[in-house]
Amino acid sequence: MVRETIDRVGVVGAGTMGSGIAQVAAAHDHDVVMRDIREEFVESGFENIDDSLERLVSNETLPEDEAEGVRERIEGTTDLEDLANCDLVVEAALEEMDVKKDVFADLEDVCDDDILLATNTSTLSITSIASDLEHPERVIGLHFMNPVPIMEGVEVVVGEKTTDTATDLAHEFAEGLEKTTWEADDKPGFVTNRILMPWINEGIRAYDEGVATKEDIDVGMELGTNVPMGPLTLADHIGLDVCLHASETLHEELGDRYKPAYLLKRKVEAGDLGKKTGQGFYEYD
Ligand SMILES: NC(=O)c1ccc[n+]([C@@H]2O[C@H](COP(=O)([O-])OP(=O)(O)OC[C@H]3O[C@@H](n4cnc5c(N)ncnc54)[C@H](O)[C@@H]3O)[C@@H](O)[C@H]2O)c1
Repeated sequence: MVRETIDRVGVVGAGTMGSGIAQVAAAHDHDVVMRDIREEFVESGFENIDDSLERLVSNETLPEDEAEGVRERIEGTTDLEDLANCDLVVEAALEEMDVKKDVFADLEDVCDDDILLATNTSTLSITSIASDLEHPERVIGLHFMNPVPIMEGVEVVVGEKTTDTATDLAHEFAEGLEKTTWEADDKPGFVTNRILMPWINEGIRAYDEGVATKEDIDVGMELGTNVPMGPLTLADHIGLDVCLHASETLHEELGDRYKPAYLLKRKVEAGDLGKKTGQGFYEYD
């Protein structure tokens, strides 16, 4: 059985995704505990939240007093024990199996046995993450999209041992955050990254092989298939290192049709990681 009333939400990791999840949960009246391993990472999570709230206030999406309320509902910590009285915890730490396994082992130690434990993993197996736990039946994937406050979708990923009650609760929680959910089995890349990563890699290969200029590849896909961004622009937004890491995981699990594009590897080796470094396939200010 999983506890159905979710008031207090724990978030593990105060990075891009963790801070976004904390913000959205607090914006929907949850008390939130956001935990990272070092104080400066917690601070940087709060900076992300402040920037995002400021943008929402300045474009009149959110009244100022509500933004203050959101901020007040989020408590930052480096202390694992502070997650003890949460009714649900979402893990958004690094995309490394060992890190996630350690985090879930810690959560099993400090949290109550009947709360839902979710991971925001992009590509790793929910079943593997939960495999050493006493209660793998309450572990689920809640795959939020970046940026969390803006993107409407959440992918619910069901592990081998995840119960129907846990799955229903995960949908209900995400829908309570005004997100729209869909469900995927615990197969590599789930729905989104399984389809997105080969699309991005093919865009990069098409550019590398001289099919068209990068601008024409992007505009061709935007206007030709009605997507908001072409593959090269989207890869720059996601981060080329993140795309490479996801592609490598899928390649390992699913074989050669997921082989990362040569130019993607070269760009990452050169440190051109996309928007976040100012240089990817395009240049950014
Ligand atoms: N960035 C994206 O576009 C995106 C989209 C969907 C899902 N994801 C997934 O979300 C997760 C987080 O990604 P991110 O982009 O926010 O990463 P990030 O690097 O921005 O943040 C990760 C944070 O986790 C912290 N951390 C590491 N170990 C920890 C531990 N044991 N306890 C608490 N905190 C710990 C790090 O200090 C860091 O602040 C990953 O699994 C990633 O695959 C990312």
